[in-house]
Amino acid sequence: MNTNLNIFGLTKSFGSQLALDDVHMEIQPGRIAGLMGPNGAGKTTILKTIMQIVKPDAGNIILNGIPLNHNSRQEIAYLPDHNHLFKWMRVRDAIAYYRDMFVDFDSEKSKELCDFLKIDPQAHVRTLPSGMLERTLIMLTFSRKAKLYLLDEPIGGIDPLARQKILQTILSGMNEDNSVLLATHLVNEVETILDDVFFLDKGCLLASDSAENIREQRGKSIMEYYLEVFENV
Ligand SMILES: Nc1ncnc2c1ncn2[C@@H]1O[C@H](COP(=O)(O)OP(=O)(O)OP(=O)(O)O)[C@@H](O)[C@H]1O
Repeated sequence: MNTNLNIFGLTKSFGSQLALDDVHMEIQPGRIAGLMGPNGAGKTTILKTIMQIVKPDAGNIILNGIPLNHNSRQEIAYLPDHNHLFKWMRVRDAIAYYRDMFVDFDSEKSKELCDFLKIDPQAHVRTLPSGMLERTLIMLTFSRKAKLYLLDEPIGGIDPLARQKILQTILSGMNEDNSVLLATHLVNEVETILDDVFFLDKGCLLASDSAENIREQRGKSIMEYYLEVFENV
């Protein structure tokens, strides 16, 4: 079977701090994978390495069968864990900025998502409450027809309604060719949408499995399996 993303032996240190230690991962098309672990586990470093923001010390990343190169970013929609939009922007300016930046940006989709997520394009980015800002960032991300979506804590610190809307947006953006890697430590909140999980701690991959296996073979919820794995660390 084709894979969207293959990661082999990814290793990264920041000075004496080992952030990633020989991490191997594989994500198939059409799947939503959760990258989970406590603060400092290395989740953001993996996403930044895939985005080529961080240069690994060792390892390879293959996207749709091709090693990462300077064109790869055009196939990846990245939602960082902080607001990267300029404060002076209105939402409509952010939409225009994304349309100019990314050839895969679909303006019709952005309109649909603004309606679905109840986003006002006239609103000023600097005045958006956190739930509305997160909705706006997810709207921009999923208005792109990317092959891979990298989401860093897309539901951190927001209300249940916004969270639900964001999870629905992620699900509705899926097709048989793309995949999602979602980094979070909010295991309970995302478990219903996940197809696969990767558990990371102190830069090491502790366990990985499909949600189906965890439920049917192990007889556990993802949260129960997470607690079992991390209790033994
Ligand atoms: N630019 C950097 N300089 C120095 N150390 C860094 C840098 N980026 C990450 N680290 C360190 O690498 C380790 C992994 O950090 P990372 O941000 O990837 O973890 P995380 O799982 O995303 O954590 P969180 O859930 O808190 O965002 C941590 O020990 C962190 O302090």
